[in-house]
Amino acid sequence: MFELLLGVPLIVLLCCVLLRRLNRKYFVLSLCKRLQAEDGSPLESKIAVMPGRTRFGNNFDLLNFTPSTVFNFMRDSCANARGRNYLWYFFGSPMYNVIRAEEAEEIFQSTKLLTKNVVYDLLRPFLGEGLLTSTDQKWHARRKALTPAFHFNVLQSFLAIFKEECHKLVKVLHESVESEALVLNQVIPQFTLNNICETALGVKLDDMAEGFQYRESIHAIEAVILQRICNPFLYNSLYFYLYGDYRKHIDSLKIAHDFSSSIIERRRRDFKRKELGGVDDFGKKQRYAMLDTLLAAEADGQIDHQGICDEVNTFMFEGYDTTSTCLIFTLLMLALHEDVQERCLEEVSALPEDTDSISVFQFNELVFLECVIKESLRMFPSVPFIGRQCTEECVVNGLVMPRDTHINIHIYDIMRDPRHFPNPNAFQPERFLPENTVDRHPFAFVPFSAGQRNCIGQKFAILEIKVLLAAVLRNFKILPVTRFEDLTIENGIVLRTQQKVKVKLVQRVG
Ligand code: HEM
Repeated sequence: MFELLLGVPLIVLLCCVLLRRLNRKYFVLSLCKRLQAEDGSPLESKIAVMPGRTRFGNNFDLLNFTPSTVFNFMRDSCANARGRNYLWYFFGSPMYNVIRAEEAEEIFQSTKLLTKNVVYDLLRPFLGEGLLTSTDQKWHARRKALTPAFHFNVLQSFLAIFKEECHKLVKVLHESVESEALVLNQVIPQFTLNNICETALGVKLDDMAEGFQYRESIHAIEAVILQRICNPFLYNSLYFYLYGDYRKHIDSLKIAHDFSSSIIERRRRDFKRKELGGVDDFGKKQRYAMLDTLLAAEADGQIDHQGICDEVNTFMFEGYDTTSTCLIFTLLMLALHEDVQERCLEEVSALPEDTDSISVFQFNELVFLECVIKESLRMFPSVPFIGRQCTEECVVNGLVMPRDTHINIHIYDIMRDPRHFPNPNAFQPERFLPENTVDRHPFAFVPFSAGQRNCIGQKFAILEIKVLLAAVLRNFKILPVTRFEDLTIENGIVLRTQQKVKVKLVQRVG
């Protein structure tokens, strides 16, 4: 009896001591290894370690969130970190959050940190192992094969497509002049989806019976991915199967995948018959599409049918919402800043009258318009954060990161850092005039990411955006309807607003 009375407290004491020791290296209640400073100093002297809401690290901080609360949570974390990068212990892994350009640089430049983190797993059912989600050899080979699809000459051929879609949209906008307000979210996404569909797949979505269903399926896929982003329990496939919109997701994926797969099959038949450059089903001359680069790679044995599907779906996904988000925010900013709008109008008025004759070079020369687009991307980056993962223990920013540590680079916060962009919440396109960028940190402005895994479509996107903005500015004066204070920003797959963005267009005369 005496032994028992003495033994039990001793064992408890021993367990407590062991647990304390273990807890120094491992965050026991969050089931993960801790980060350590490489030089042995306390971690808190290097970065901010965010206390969780419970004793289980930050595991339960993000439960039942909505897209807007996810956005606010990230901004609050950034504010609480007081200008330092910060750490969460989150569902079995440390999650290192970078909000400073200086440390982001090392990650962007690293040739080892190329693997994407857990958030991208949610995209895999849609995108498979496409350029955005793949890693290692597969990514290297695909990136190399696809780079020519974004060559300057190819962009030149896409310009005609952008202009055609632009004419169509401007017609619709003329009809809106009579109305009280134009809802940008109702017209801009259709423009960018049509553009990416024709440039990537070589088909005109508006001419296709399945076009509407495809568009709807893309929206439905996004909605489910968003649902999962907002509840980390739904990252787990079984939990998602049991409690998420699993069935709906599978149905929408099937529609989107069948659509792209059938177009690929059709184009492959033409490709094999060497009929590219001939006429399509509607009797029109076939133009180059990015898909052709993939079919040529298939003929060389570099990629299979599934690989082509994954890449095409990735282009559709990456090239659609990102660009429309940027266009919507830029048009809103132009409406809210009349002086900026007038300066842009002055610049685009110097372009030739005949829109069809404007070249890529001439669009490139719209320097101030580009400053406006950049400033809009700085304040409202379509992709507010990106993720990486350590596939083995590594040292990053002087921190020893255990295997599977997640890294989030918060592009949004980096580009609102007052050290690099004084008065960061003010819309000031002049910041991007060449003379004002000389001393800026090279990684302070990164809306397209940077380093090896930067956006392959950035020139494509800027050209597409410029073509539409120039046409809108030449035809209409844009007046504000939505005030900035009316908007709630959300962290969806891309940055967006909870409310629809409205402007009023007034036809320009002369
Ligand atoms: C304003 C428009 C756009 C923005 C802000 C944007 C931003 C980005 C960012 C931040 C990344 C890095 C993602 C990451 O590391 O997780 C990325 C990657 C990518 N983007 Fe874009 N993007 C835009 C338009 C486009 C367009 C139009 C296309 C295709 C036509 C495209 C295709 C891609 C692809 C394929 C990747 C993956 C590249 C790789 O990992 O090698 N993007 N984009």
